[in-house]
Amino acid sequence: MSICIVVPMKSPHRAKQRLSQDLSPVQRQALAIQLFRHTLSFLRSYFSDLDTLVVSDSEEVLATAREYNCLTLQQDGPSGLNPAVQDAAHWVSQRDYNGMLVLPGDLALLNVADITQLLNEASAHDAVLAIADDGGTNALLVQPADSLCFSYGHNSALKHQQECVRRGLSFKALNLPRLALDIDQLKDLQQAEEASSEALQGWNYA
Ligand SMILES: Nc1nc2c(ncn2[C@@H]2O[C@H](COP(=O)(O)OP(=O)(O)OP(=O)(O)O)[C@@H](O)[C@H]2O)c(=O)[nH]1
Ligand SMILES: O=C(O)[C@H](O)COP(=O)(O)O
Repeated sequence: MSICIVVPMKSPHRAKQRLSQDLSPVQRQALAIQLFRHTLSFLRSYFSDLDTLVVSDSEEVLATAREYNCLTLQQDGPSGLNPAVQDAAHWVSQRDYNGMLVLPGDLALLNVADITQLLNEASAHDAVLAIADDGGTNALLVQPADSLCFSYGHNSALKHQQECVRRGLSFKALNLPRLALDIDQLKDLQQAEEASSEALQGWNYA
């Protein structure tokens, strides 16, 4: 019994809409794919003892996931991050896992220490989350996987904590500066570059 890492990833054609003013469609797609590949490479390099499940509506994304020996789940129902994570929660809860750790595919400063801390906190809490700079949820560990109703979107970190309270789940919310940075806007790209993000190595959007 262990934790299954879940990476939701939408079709790259629809990704990074908030960068539409700053990047061309080709650049946005390339950025989304680069961040996604970096995420899988990181997880398979440092956390290969844990299964990683990629959930997506895109066959191209699922094929990429298989290159990294990840498990895959086709998102057949409604599109959106919440339905995708809900599908994954259902899948995980039907198998031999204690719970799941949801990581979006667009974190710029993934690092072993932060993920290890999240996993360690799970021994004392039903849920553990890492708060994003914009109030979102950049990591969410929940045990069992289907014990929360997911509320990704505006201020989701607060909503996920309120949901834990409502359901009587113990939780810990972490402010981890590196995990707080996901790439949504141009300022995030610039901040990631300043921090020498490995995820952006070779990326040139100028
Ligand atoms: N499977 C799946 N993953 C999604 C969906 N929507 C978002 N995600 C993933 O969830 C993570 C955070 O997504 P967002 O920030 O909402 O989307 P984004 O494409 O990164 O950026 P925006 O288009 O600007 O919102 C990324 O890894 C996305 O690929 C969806 O409908 N299905
Ligand atoms: O709730 C969230 O964290 C967001 O909906 C998903 O992450 P984002 O900050 O990349 O949009």
